[in-house]
Formats: sequence, structure tokens, C-alpha cells
Amino acid sequence: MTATLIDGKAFAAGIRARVADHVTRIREEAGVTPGLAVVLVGEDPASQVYVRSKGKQTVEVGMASFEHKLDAETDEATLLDLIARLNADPAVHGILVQLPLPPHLDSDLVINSIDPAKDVDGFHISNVGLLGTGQKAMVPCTPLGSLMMLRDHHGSLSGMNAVVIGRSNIVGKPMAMLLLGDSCTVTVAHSRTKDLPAVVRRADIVVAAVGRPEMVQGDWIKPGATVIDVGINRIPAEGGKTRLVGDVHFDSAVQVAGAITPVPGGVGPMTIACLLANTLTACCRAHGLVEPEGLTA
Ligand SMILES: Nc1nc(=O)c2c([nH]1)NC[C@@H]1CN(c3ccc(C(=O)N[C@@H](CCC(=O)O)C(=O)O)cc3)C=[N+]21
Repeated sequence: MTATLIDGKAFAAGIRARVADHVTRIREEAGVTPGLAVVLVGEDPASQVYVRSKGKQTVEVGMASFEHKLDAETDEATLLDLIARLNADPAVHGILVQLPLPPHLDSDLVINSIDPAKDVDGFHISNVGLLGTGQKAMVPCTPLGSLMMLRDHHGSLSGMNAVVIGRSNIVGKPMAMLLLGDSCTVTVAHSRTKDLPAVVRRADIVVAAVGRPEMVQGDWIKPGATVIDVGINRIPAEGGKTRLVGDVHFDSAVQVAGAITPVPGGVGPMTIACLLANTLTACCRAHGLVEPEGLTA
């Protein structure tokens, strides 16, 4: 038996269509256009590609896109000054500072200087605290997109055993909070976890977010489990080319799992779709407008 493929690319297109509808509606009813500002420091080529595709999709759903590219040597005061201006700009409802920042910049300080109401990444300490206590927050995009696919596939997640592999602030920890919020029994595994394969074998839901290409093997997966592969790793391929793989060894896992997300075309497109959804949500909250349904946690 082979697993059902969870098509993140198609799912994300559906979310963008719903976002676009709601954007039209609030423009007609309230004369408001949501705006997303993306700040990129330095010239990492992968980041540039990613920022360009976010900008394009932002415009496609009818929102305003503001891109700020600063050179790699930008000092902290200059970056904080830009964030202060974006915080004060009524045309900007969402602010994303592309991570990682160059090492001379303190990313915690930078993120915590963003107005929490505009923090569409959900990385500000206020949003982390709100999510952790079950209050209305801006929810990090990758975990939110992963949760949407899980809810869509299963209906209720209540009582399921979920194992999150990875404890990062951007994926592992918020993913664990969201799964707990949906009444899963959650285990957060990481590089020091003893007998990781045995821990993963207990899971009805596996979320792999470690950043190690193809680490999770098919024989670690409980038959019928749902596997969400958050990894996006570029590895060498034949003929001097490269290819994208996840943190899960897809060819072996697909034989055992009940459902699995592919890479590319799984979590990645959902991350961007949720960024747009969060920007719309932030805009609606800022203006006291009706929020779109089913696009938040
Ligand atoms: N503050 C901040 N927030 C982020 O959300 C953030 C960030 N910084 N820094 C960089 C990472 C990376 N990231 C991706 C999102 C979508 C795809 C994506 O759509 N990938 C496609 C494939 C793209 C390709 O072919 O290269 C896919 O998986 O199908 C990839 C990477 C968001 N990030």
C-alpha cells in the first residue's frame, strides 16, 4: 500500500483564492487594502528567490507588497529605524524580516521590535506567549500551514499521538503548541533524543523539522501514520545538478505512511499562503473588519 499524497501546492492555491476573495470584499466594503512589507538584509541568493516569489503572490491576491533590501553590512540602528517606520505606516499590516540575519545583527532584538499586531511570522515574544497560553495570536506560517493540512486530512486530531522532530522557535516549538491546542498527545524530539526511531514509531502524526536531508526512514514510520515533511534541503544530484529533498526519506516512507506531504509541493507553498492569510488577518484586526474564516488557528 502506498500513502495518500497531501498536495500542499493545490491546498495553498485554494487558500490564496480565499484570501483574494476576502481582500476584494474588504476593499469594496471598507476601502482597505492589506499591505505586506518584507525586509531582506544581505544577498543570499536562495532568500532573494524566496522574497521575489512572496512579493509576486502578495500582488496576485490583491494586496500591496513593499520590499526593503538592505546591504549585508547594514547596522542595527538602521534596521531598527526601518522597522519603526514600518510599525508606524498605516499602509503596512504585516512585517516580515527574512531570517537568518547576518551574524552581527541580534535577531531576537530585531524581531521583538516589530509591532506584535504586524508580526505576520508570529515570532515576537508576545505572540509566542499568546499562542502558548491559547490566546488569539499571530501564528507562525509553517506550523499553521502544517496544521491546516492535518485538520483537512483527519477532521479532528483529538487524542492522536504526535511526534514533532525539531525544537526550533520557528517550527518545532509552535507546531507542538498548535498540536496540543488540538488535543494531541505531543512529543518533541530532537538531536539528543534517545532511540529516535522508536519514538517516531509511536506516532500517528510525524512532523519532521530538523533540516537534515532524508533523515527519517520508512521503517521509523508506524503503518498508516500521517507524515508532514517540513524540510527543504538542496542536495547534489546527477550531472552536477541539485535537487530538493525533505527531512523524510520519501521513497521508503511513502510505502508505509497513510498520508505524506511531498517536497517540493508540500509544506513550502503552504508557508507562503499562510503568510498572506496572516497579513489579511492582521489587516482585519487592525481595522475591526470581519476576519476570514478557517485561515487562523
Ligand atoms: N522571517 C522568515 N519567515 C519565513 O517564513 C522564512 C524565512 N524568514 N527565511 C527563509 C525561510 C524559507 N521559507 C520558505 C518558504 C516557502 C518555500 C517554498 O515554497 N518552497 C517550494 C519549492 C521552491 C523551490 O523550488 O526552490 C516547495 O517546497 O514546493 C521555501 C522556503 C520561508 N522562510
